[in-house]
Amino acid sequence: WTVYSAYTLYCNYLEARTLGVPIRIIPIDHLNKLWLLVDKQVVALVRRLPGVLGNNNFTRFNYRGWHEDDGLRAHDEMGEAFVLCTPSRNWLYLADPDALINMYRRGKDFPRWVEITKMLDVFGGPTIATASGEEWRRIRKISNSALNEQCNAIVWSESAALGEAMSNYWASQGVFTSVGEDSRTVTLHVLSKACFGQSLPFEGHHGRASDTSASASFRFSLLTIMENALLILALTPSFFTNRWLPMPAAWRKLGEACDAFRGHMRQLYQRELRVLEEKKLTPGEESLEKKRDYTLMAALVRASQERPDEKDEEDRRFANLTEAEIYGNMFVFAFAGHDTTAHLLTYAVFFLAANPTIQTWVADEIQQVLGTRPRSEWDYHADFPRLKRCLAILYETLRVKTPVCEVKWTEDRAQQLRVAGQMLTVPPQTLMIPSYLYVHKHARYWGSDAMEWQPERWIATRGAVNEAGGLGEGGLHAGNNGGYHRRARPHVVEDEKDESADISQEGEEEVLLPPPSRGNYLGWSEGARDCPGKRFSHVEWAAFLAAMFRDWKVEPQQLPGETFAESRTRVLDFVEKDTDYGGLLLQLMHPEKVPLVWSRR
Ligand code: HEM
Repeated sequence: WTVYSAYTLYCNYLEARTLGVPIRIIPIDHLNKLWLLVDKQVVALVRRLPGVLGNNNFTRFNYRGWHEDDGLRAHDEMGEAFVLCTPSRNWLYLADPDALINMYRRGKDFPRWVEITKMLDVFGGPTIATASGEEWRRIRKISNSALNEQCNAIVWSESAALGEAMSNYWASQGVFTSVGEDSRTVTLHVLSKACFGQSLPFEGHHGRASDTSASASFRFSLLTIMENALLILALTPSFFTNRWLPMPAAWRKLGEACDAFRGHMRQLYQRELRVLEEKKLTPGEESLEKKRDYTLMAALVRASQERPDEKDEEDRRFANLTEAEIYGNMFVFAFAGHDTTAHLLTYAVFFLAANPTIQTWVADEIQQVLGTRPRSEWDYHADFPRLKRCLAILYETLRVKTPVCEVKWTEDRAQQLRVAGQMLTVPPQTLMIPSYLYVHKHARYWGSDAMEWQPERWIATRGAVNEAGGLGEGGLHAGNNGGYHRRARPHVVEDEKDESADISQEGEEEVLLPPPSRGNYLGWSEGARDCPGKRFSHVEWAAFLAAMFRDWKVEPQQLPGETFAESRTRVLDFVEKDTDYGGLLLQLMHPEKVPLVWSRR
């Protein structure tokens, strides 16, 4: 194995040299399955060795998430492109926003490396996340039409209800430590409603123990599967449902959950078929279809029943999804939309706890838009578009803590790509890695406060935008050192807890600014294969924040003798130190370690 690895490493090195960019050699591929289990522990041990033995390319680059620790250093040292050469493949890291956007737009030349997402097909496939070429275009078209405004309206009301329930729960606790877990619960429940039409009541951390008896319930199966998604992806559901294999009780339960989840999907599928059948038999009548909520499942089943003869030539290619594809895609939607939003929400709660002035700033907007109206009177179409500061918080959190890392590649053909003025010929089979941290956080693009969490940078008044010559690269954008800079930026001073945000331009319409360039903001990806759930996540987020921060506020629980400024620094330090890749996404690993206080505003 060692000789073979040395040989392939040498071959990859020769190929990497043809690129003409700096190369760093590492002995083990980042995605080597065995290495994934022990990489950080081994690297931490080797780092203890003296001198160059403990400080070299291996200890710097050879573990997952190295770039979070390295920050801007690698590209500052090596320029906008460099290669990590491994025995398996060459990884080309790119930090030139123009090259990146060019790469995203040339989806055929630089497709997604689906080898890494293939494991998502555990409940059937191919799925939107794993298919390529014509097959992907067919599934994507159907998915895009399913993720429509009807779906978003449901997301809005369900998220608001769950955000309110979560706030009430935290208030009942006073001091709470369950923000990570509760955020995962609410995002999963929103997906449950939007995908399957199942409205699940919020249950906080302490209410969950009693839940386990209902092992066949939908909530149990969905929750168990999502909590153990990585195990399921690695070993597949059939491993856990195999009765002949000896395994721990918890794994057996996982098998039961997989079976129950499949059973629920089958039931829902059959129900949708019956609804469609009934509609055909009694067209025009008040059908079952009208009596129940829109769901993504129903939309996909409907698409699967489209008759090719009812469509024109162009659409015929796109029609129909098989039953297995529907199950697979439903799982992928639930998987892709769950932890992404949940981890960002957890980050945002911590950032807001450390920034009371921003809380007041966003609460002002929510109060202006929603007044004192009860939640039942909130209106998706009228209220959501006005919650721009809420979205600014999402944009900023996603800028500084980008959870999803994408991998594109050149497949079996060499491709030309201009990077920082130099035309590169990228060899076949090269993996292309966008350096999010660099394009999202470099002062060159985002100003001197690029490293700080400052949601106001995304907001400006309409007047300021007009004055600056419009929105975008030539005019005002989120990198102009703070969009809301036309008033004094809220800042925290020693022991200041709740400085009122000065909305001096109250009444003037605010706009959400674009990033400095499209290649400088890749949180939802770009090009044809960007995130189809982007609008879904916007709506969900705005409703959560509206329900959480109109009437409530969050603070760090202060330690004895600690000033507010000290507790703020402690929280922000914790956020940096506790950030890591747990499983596939960047997240706070132990949010329960820092207690927060939830109280009325
Ligand atoms: C703030 C929350 C979210 C973020 C940051 C996010 C980010 C992303 C990113 C970066 C990708 C591209 C991944 C890749 O190329 O490997 C992606 C793809 C995807 N996302 Fe999201 N996402 C979010 C929410 C959602 C939601 C709520 C849903 C579903 C309702 C969703 C469904 C999907 C799907 C199905 C794909 C695969 C698309 C394809 O391959 O054509 N996402 N997302």
